[in-house]
Amino acid sequence: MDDENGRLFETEKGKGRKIHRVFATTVLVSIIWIWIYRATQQPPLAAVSGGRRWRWSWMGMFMAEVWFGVYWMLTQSVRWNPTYRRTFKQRLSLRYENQLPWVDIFVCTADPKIEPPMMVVSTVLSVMAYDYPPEKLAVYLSDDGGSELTFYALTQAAIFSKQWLPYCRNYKVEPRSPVAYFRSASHPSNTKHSHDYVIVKKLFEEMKNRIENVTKNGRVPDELHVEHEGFTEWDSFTSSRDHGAIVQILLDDNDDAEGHSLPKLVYLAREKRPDHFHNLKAGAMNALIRVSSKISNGPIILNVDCDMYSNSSDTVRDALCFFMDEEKGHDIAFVQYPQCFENVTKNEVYGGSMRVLREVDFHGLDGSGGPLYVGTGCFHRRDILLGKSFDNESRIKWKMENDHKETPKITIEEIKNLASCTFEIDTEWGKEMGLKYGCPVEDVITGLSIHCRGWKSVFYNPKREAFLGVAATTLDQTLVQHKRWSEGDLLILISKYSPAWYGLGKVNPGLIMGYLIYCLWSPSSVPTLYYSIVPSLCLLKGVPLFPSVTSGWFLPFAYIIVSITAFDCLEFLRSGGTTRGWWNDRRIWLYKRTSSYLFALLDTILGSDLSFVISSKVMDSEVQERFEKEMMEFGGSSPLSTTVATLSMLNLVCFLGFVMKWVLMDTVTRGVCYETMAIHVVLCGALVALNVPLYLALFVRKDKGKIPDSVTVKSVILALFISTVFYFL
Ligand SMILES: O=c1ccn([C@@H]2O[C@H](COP(=O)(O)OP(=O)(O)O[C@H]3O[C@H](CO)[C@@H](O)[C@H](O)[C@H]3O)[C@@H](O)[C@H]2O)c(=O)[nH]1
Ligand SMILES: [Mn+2]
Repeated sequence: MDDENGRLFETEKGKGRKIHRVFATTVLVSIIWIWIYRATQQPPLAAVSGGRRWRWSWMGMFMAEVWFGVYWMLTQSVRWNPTYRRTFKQRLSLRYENQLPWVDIFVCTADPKIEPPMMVVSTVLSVMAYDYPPEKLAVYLSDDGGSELTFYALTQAAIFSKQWLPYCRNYKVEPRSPVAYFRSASHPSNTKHSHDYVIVKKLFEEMKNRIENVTKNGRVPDELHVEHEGFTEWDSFTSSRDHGAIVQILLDDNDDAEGHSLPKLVYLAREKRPDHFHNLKAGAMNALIRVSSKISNGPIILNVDCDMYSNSSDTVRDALCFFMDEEKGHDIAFVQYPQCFENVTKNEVYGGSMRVLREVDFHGLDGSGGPLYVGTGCFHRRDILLGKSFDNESRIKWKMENDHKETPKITIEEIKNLASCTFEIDTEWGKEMGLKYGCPVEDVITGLSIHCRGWKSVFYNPKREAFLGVAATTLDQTLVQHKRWSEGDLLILISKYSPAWYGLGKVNPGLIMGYLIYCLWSPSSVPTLYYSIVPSLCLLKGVPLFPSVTSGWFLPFAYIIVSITAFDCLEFLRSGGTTRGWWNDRRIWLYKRTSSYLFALLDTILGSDLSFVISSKVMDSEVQERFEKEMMEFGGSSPLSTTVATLSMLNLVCFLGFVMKWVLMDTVTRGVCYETMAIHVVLCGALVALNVPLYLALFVRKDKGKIPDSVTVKSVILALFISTVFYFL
């Protein structure tokens, strides 16, 4: 099978595409049928008292359904042509083992409190230990926190790597993040291995204790400063927002305990000054690109978030199979791996695994030009990240011998200048060069601009997860993260790089539709809110907005409700989830749409400042316990969770109000009510059922993760107020 001359990677089309297309056509017919219903069957003004208001509600439903219909069509773009990739590392090795390119790896961290230094350096160690010639690897840690705690941890990791890398190499251990490895590894049975295991484990524990002690105390004691000259950099340090650039090369031409080379290891804290905006992670990445160009200048760059440790030592070689394929590699700008998380529980209360995105959307995007760049687990070609455009005449020929341009040695002071606040003034950095500024999803907008310059990207989703990170562990964190993402994606839509116009003619229409799915997340909050409020209120009032069960118009509604629900559930199960997980995912879907996306929309309209709330990667033990029990964590009160609570209360009030009325009805009225209000009952009933855990958190739970009483009071009063006003209006 493995013939030596074969391709370095293979591409396969997904199965079942035809069946899906037939199904999609039936849904499309139903959507149009519903639109016709809304357009032609408007209630006559005189039908009920307040007919005019009814008209308005009706028009609102129509607009919402047009939105949902169009949005659904966009989501078909990522289901039309799913694509799967396979690599042949053996062939890569046979053909290019001696010409493998240099690879620079960037790890970004920003805050030692919510991104513990021990976690950060474990990620660093995991990427240092790739199965790849170490003399061709260089690992850079960018510390936007400018923290000596993180620096201390890195000095310790540099020492430990001398034992850790040979251990990984000799016993082919996985994963190569020592924290993850020692958490799950069982004691080896082989005597030699067992002996080494004990030694390395002891060294690891000692390092961990040292780092965690220092972290706990919040400072590096003076007597430890003598251990590394780099600590003097902190002598002139004022605060994490006000300090000069710090560059420390911790490992350069060093050997490990067995005399093999070690990767280069560099600590970078770019200069920060209060009167210069630092452009968040994009700014950090651009500083990394420049600094690394003077130290190792690898033509391939991998970047990971500090929590995303490498879970598979093959990853670099897999990625190179795409770049180095002789026939199809020349137009691939980046290879994106999926974001996977090690801390999602079985039924993922916060929808944290985003499995449908990973198993469906991204394979679909790959079929129409390539996945989005999502900021972590992504291999880039340096030249392209810098702004190079694709044209057929200047096809990049990957002659590896010439690729690594040794840069003349320059001094550390000169390198620091590259990481200064002022370096980028009057340059194209952040605009046409490097990662783009001005957007909280610097990754997506940068990837889009690369696609617009004519390049393709590849999504590679191997069986063994390549990277594992930390997913949000409270509802608020989830909602805040999605607010940042949806706001960023909306900003892209209205930016110069909008896929809607800038992308037209430059990228595949399917890919434009794909980008639009995410760019329209935030505006989709409005129709979703409408649909989850107005029909419920009308149920309470007894005003039908849907066709009655006996009418032919009922059919498309029934078909869509049943088939889309079933399809959605099936897709989730096929992506490896559980039914319970799907149900939870639907809840989070609702919460995101009605809070995060709404607030993102409002922020965009009101033009709020660019912000990046860094996700916490630590939790206290009580929160951890509830997380493992899959209990939703509310804790604090925020506008986001108050909105969610109010909406859930509103639906409960409407539903209970309807049930009370129903109980008091005579049989004839009940019959009519059943015919005309059936869809309302299903919709409102489903919303109430979805919200059960929230009601428990409002009224029943006693633990600290419950919804605070202040939020309960607020949401109940608001819900009663809204429904009463509507009822008597
Ligand atoms: O000013 C900053 C802010 C963040 N970061 C780093 O950026 C990474 C991502 O931040 P995190 O808080 O974990 O955000 P997530 O929402 O999990 O990140 C996703 O979304 C971001 C865009 O919103 C991308 O940048 C990330 O790569 C992607 O994983 C972390 O390593 C941070 O240390 C910086 O280096 N500097
Ligand atoms: Mn993260």
